[in-house]
Amino acid sequence: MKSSFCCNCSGSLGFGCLVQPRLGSTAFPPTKRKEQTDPDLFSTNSSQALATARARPEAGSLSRIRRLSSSLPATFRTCLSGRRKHTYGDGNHSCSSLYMASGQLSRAEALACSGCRHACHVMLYCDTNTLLFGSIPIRHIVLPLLLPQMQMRFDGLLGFPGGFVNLSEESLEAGLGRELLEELGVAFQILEEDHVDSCFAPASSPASSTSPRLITHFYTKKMEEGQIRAVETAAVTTATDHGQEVLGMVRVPLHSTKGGGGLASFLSHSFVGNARFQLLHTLLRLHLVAPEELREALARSLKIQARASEELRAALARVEGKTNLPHHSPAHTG
Ligand SMILES: O=c1[nH]cnc2c1ncn2[C@H]1C[C@H](O)[C@@H](COP(=O)(O)OP(=O)(O)O)O1
Repeated sequence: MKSSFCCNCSGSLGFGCLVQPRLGSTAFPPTKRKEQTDPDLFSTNSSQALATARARPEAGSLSRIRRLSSSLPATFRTCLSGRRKHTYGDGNHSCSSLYMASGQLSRAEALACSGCRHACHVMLYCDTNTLLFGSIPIRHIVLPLLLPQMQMRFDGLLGFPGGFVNLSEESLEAGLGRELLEELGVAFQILEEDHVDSCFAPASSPASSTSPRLITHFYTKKMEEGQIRAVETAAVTTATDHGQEVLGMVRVPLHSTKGGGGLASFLSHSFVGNARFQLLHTLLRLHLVAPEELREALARSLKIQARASEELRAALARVEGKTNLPHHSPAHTG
């Protein structure tokens, strides 16, 4: 049976997606990044950013400062020496934690790692004043909504659009543009200034079990609401990867519902590699969600996951019970 999954407004996965009309392919020119960030604090030069963070702590979050303080140089030395046996990527040495991302590299350091594989992904987003459920005043939903985009991948995990880049043939940004055309059906020009960070992928990343090590480069691109809507349409019509590598685009719900849905439910799903941390970090960095809101959403998310674990255990027990039934044994079928 073919089923169509989508992410509903409470952030949970459910059935019943809209079918979008067919449109021609679209091309989006580069945009200058104008984000509410401190340019020094988010410099691609880690030591400069750390110095700024220490000198002006009010300019950035404590987590950012802690993150920058972690053991970057040792990690770089290990990588740049080209040794195959390494310790990063084990959870403590990859960008898999907001507070302990010692696997973070500057763009230049990442590019200097000739033995590494590289993958680039982007978060597209826009502001919107659209009300959830049209005109119905739902007081417990935080508005305005913002619409960051992610996608449901072929492996059932949530991730950002993008993919592997071959640096011997293309730049990071050209490779990302190529991947976006395949996955979204839209020609984008991603610029170096859209680059946010580069990290060693966690050991749990699909491509990390094999050498060489994977570095993931993350970008953000702010668009107009109409452009995002056009991307959503092209992604299910002109994109060659639709239904294959990409099962559908999803909007990230940034609101919270009274029952604890919205962002909390969304965050409790399964993400590829360090995509969840890329999302969390970006939501804070761009001030799309207040730190306190994010803390609450994460705490709720943990409760949702605990409930889901119980449900899965119960489902597994039921399925295991059923598979022992005689009519499932080949000897009794036919
Ligand atoms: O969204 C992501 N954030 C961080 N890392 C990611 C994300 N999506 C994938 N990955 C990692 C894990 C994958 O093995 C590699 C390559 O990405 P992918 O999109 O699967 O590459 P292709 O489309 O197959 O080129 O990056």
